[in-house]
Amino acid sequence: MGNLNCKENRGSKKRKRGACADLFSRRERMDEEEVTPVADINSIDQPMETMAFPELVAQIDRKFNIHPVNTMHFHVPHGYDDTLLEYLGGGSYGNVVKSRAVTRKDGKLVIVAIKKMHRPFGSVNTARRVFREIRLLQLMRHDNVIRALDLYSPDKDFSTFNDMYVVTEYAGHSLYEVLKNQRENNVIHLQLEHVKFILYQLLRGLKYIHSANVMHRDLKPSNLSLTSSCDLTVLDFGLARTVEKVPHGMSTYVMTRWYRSPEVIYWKIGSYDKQADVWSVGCIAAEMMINQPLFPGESTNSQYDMITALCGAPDEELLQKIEDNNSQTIRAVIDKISNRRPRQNFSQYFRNLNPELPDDAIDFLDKMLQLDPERRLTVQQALEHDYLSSYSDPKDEPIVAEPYTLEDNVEYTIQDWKRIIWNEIQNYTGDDGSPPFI
Ligand SMILES: Nc1ncnc2c1ncn2[C@@H]1O[C@H](COP(=O)(O)OP(=O)(O)OP(=O)(O)O)[C@@H](O)[C@H]1O
Repeated sequence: MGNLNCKENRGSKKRKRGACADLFSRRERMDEEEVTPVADINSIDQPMETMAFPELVAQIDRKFNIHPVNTMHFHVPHGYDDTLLEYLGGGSYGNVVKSRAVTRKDGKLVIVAIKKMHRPFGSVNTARRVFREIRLLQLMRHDNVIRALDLYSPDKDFSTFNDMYVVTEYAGHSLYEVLKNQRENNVIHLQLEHVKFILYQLLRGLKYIHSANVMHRDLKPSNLSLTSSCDLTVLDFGLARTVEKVPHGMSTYVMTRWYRSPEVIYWKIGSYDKQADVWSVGCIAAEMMINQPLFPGESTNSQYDMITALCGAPDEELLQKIEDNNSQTIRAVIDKISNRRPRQNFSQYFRNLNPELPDDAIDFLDKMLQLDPERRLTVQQALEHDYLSSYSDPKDEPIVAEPYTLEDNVEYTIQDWKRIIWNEIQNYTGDDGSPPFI
């Protein structure tokens, strides 16, 4: 691994950069890190203590520049540098551009991702999802978890309220892009040491998320971002409780099914929801280790077929739990379609695909990819596994002081949610890391 020392990086957003610097090409790194002085914040190179921002205004009094981006209009608040907007992508719930701003406390230049929510009040489910996202983005405070830097609407009163934006720190390239680039160009950006460091950070972030009583439920490579120094941020957390519709024409790759646990897709088992996230981490781990998706099912049936081909059919103990939590009929169906397949030898299977994999990595996969959520490693056990021992440090794996209660399962109407979200935006004042409201 040469002088690669991912451990140097662990644990702080002020981590040393460049320890894993060969993760992306020089051109890509420049894209992420090199910033030219900002046009409309013209004293950017002065220490910020000497810069006097105008007094901060209330949300309602903020002003915006409007920019055409693709076929949309993006409102960028005054106080941001909007000279170089770059479209990052769009999903089912929003479109995101990259921009720049300075923090109000120390004038540090930050690269930000501005997300314009797509039809935030199109349905009760979407409005609830938006509420969850903006609440969680304000609550979460962890190096490996994305957080809100700003929240705004250009609409001036509730009666015209329709558009809203969420700003987060730009967190780098998505793991999806990195893996796609590896496969398409036949290059390896992620060495096994990078993979280990990525998994450690993912589990470290997940430990925090789970401690807040939040389940991510949509962990997949496109929801994980990596900087060139290999710092990982979990994006889009806690959003997958609603049923997701995948728009027509979207690539099957981004469909979440590939990372979904068997108990989420096929059977429910008690209150082991958090374990579904562990399954997703297992799938992501395997994908990085073998440089191809582990269970790329094109339908629910083929997904199950792939899972049981590797992990075997549920044994008697699991079948009994399935029956207890569901019904005898479900048990019979599961038993029939699982075809009593044996679990494969993980060493043989994975070494065939990557002969370099060490024993502890394979044992890690074996324990993460257990069909029975109660026999799967918990996040804490995963962090303690030998495979991650070079990074694990329980004193530096923080959890929340108190679990969150979101009160998001109340039966509100769209109009109710709209009012709640409007108030949430009007009451949002930002913090030291936010750009100034001017
Ligand atoms: N803070 C960020 N830093 C870097 N990239 C980001 C950030 N936030 C979003 N992106 C990127 O912007 C694109 C679209 O964002 P996002 O996935 O949040 O939209 P979405 O509608 O919620 O997507 P999905 O349909 O997967 O839920 C993605 O490529 C994502 O990686």
